[in-house]
Amino acid sequence: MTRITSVSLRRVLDSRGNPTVEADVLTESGGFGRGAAPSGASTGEYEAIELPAGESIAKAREHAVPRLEGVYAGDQRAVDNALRAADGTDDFSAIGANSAVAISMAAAKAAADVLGAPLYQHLGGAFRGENFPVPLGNVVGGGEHAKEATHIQEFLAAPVGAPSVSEAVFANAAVHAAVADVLDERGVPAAKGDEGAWAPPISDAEAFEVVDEAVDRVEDEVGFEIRFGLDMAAAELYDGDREAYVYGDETKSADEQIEYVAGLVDEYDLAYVEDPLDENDYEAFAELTDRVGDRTLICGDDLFVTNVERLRDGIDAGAANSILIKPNQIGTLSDAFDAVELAARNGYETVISHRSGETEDTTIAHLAVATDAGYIKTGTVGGERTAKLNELVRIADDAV
Ligand SMILES: C=C(OP(=O)(O)O)C(=O)O
Ligand SMILES: [Mg+2]
Repeated sequence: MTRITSVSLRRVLDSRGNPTVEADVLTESGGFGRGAAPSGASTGEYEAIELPAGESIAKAREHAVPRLEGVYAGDQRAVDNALRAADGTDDFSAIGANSAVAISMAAAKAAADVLGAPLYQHLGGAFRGENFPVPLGNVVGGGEHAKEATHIQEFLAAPVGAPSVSEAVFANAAVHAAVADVLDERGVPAAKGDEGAWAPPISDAEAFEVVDEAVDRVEDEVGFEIRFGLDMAAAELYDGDREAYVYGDETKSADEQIEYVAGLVDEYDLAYVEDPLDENDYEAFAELTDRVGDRTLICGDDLFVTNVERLRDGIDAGAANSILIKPNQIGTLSDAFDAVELAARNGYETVISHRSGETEDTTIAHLAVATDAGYIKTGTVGGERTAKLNELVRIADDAV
């Protein structure tokens, strides 16, 4: 029933206005699934390769589509193995990870459609129990996502005490609004960055004050614990020639960076710190994890790129205690699941994540619920972000 009869590919817009790949998968019994690839701006050195959308589509039509016809969409590994075989490289550089991930997600949705089940259930969520991921909401940002704003890429609200996913989602939106109030009181104008976070022209030190104040105000209002966290995207700050992290006119050595981040964790009781160090420095990650990993999550994004081999190296080194999962970093849902399972078996927390360039696709909300992830990072406001947040609310309400 889930045998694939057709795969069609097209170029659609992403949230930055760039072309991205959308895939439609049809099965012989009329099942239909649609998936669209997101796209990063602060991409990791070891990510699977995204090709220009038109080129990726042409290559996938030639090499992947003929192999997929006749494969069972309900057998996700068969679909993803066919994609890998069609590509023939480790990093999807032949057909592009953008076409691969769009097809992989569309096939999963087509299979769920045949079964008449919500996607999260088809992906394994029937056993999820009452757990829902905590949404990490980007409220202030800079780095590669907004020029002339903070050096640190993302300041993320973390409503860890929220009694429900819906209250957590609304708390993050309230923190986003409170940040606007605090900035306004300080006379700071702010545009928004690629993910809808405020991108004020202030120092990182002032951004900590602003976010801390906004979180306190909303915490008082809602009556449950809200903390905050960071994505430092430190590979973007690191200058290999100078062997230093560059913050405008200031630089920090790896030891100073570890000291700086450990100090921030304690001063602001940070719940979460993503990519605090360069993507090639497992040793420094291990040292920081050793120092503060008992009281915060140290998460590897560019460090692990959703890749089981890199995660295995990190586990061996004691680097980080959580992993960011971005399906397009690795190219298929099967590969993303393998990374989640390896992480879970080794006590690493999982955080399912959007990209800075996004579409209305809601797959990551289902993936987060299906895999019982502790967290989902998918912005706070803006249609391509609220698409995922509202889907989470619907899943919790059994309304998908
Ligand atoms: C979402 C992120 O940004 P991008 O998609 O630009 O890599 C990130 O770095 O976690
Ligand atoms: Mg990141």
